[in-house]
Amino acid sequence: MPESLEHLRRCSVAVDLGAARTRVYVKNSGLVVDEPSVAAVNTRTGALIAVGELAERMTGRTPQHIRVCRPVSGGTVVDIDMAQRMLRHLIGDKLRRAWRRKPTLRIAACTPHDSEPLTQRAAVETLTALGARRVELANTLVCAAVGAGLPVERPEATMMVVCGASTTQVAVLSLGSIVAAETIPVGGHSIDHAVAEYLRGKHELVMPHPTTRPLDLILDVAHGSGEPAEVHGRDVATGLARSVVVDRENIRRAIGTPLTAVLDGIRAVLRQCPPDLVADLSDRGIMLAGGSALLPGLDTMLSQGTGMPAHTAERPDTCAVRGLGAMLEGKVRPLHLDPLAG
Ligand SMILES: Nc1ncnc2c1ncn2[C@@H]1O[C@H](COP(=O)(O)OP(=O)(O)OP(=O)(O)O)[C@@H](O)[C@H]1O
Repeated sequence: MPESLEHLRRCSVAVDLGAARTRVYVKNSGLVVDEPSVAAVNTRTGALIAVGELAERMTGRTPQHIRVCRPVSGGTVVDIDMAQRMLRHLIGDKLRRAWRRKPTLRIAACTPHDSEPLTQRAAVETLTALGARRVELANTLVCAAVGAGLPVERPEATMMVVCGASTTQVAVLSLGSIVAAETIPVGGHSIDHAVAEYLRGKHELVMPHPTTRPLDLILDVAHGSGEPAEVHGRDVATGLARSVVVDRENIRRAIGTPLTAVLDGIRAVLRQCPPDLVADLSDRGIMLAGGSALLPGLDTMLSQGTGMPAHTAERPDTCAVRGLGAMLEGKVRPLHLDPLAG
């Protein structure tokens, strides 16, 4: 981090292109875009007809000639052209015109830990289309740790768990760098999928599109609320609308598999860490960020599973882009590790 901070300070825009949401932070202005990474296209004309929230609301409700697509998947831009078009619309004309007047526009982007060179190239290519002369990539885990207010630059261990839509990234950081990290291919989508599979198997009920999943159903599951919950959906056999009453304890069990994978990832990272850092962590615990950290009681479940305290960052969903924004604004002071004289 210390070397790249200088480069980041020259950037004026921070972007987090996620599988679920796209976020744009403008230096000294704050978060200007926080919308779903979704675009709707008319397949007859090729025209883009909606992006963001509106396009997401169209999911599963479109006539045949309209296709709703997600140009980012698993932390990688899979459709560069569509991602560029979506971003241009999400940013809007006013900002784009302002950026065009900047001949040296530099954009910084969050990039998943251990991302492949192809993933990095796709992100750079996408952002170059916005007029960026240079794109700097910053590790999402470091950005999220800064956004969560952790003292990443000190010689003390901090554990960051970023629970996104398609992945969960876990790292132990010290002195501004990652000491050990793992990426687990499990996130909010896997939790949605586990709940949908349970309802289909047990109650023969098909849920509406996962984005309209019954979040209230998952709510309180972790807190052990014994109240059954009513869920509306479509009967698998008849196709008719139907509602069922489900036991929250069973839902908790259904989401157990993805959560166990996250716990295994945390344990694997701890095993790779030197004992002194693990000792720091037993006091300080785990910091959770990412949209899926909003799952009520996730901190309690992870704390019970690891025996360490777990805390959810303030506004965990926007933590990474705000952390990157803070680095752009020079709010993070690097610890200079220059060779000692003599
Ligand atoms: N209140 C909530 N409770 C539970 N889950 C939530 C809540 N709000 C959002 N989520 C989940 O958070 C996920 C999105 O998180 P986030 O915005 O961090 O993803 P992303 O950065 O786009 O994804 P990725 O990091 O995988 O590219 C979605 O799967 C969504 O279902």
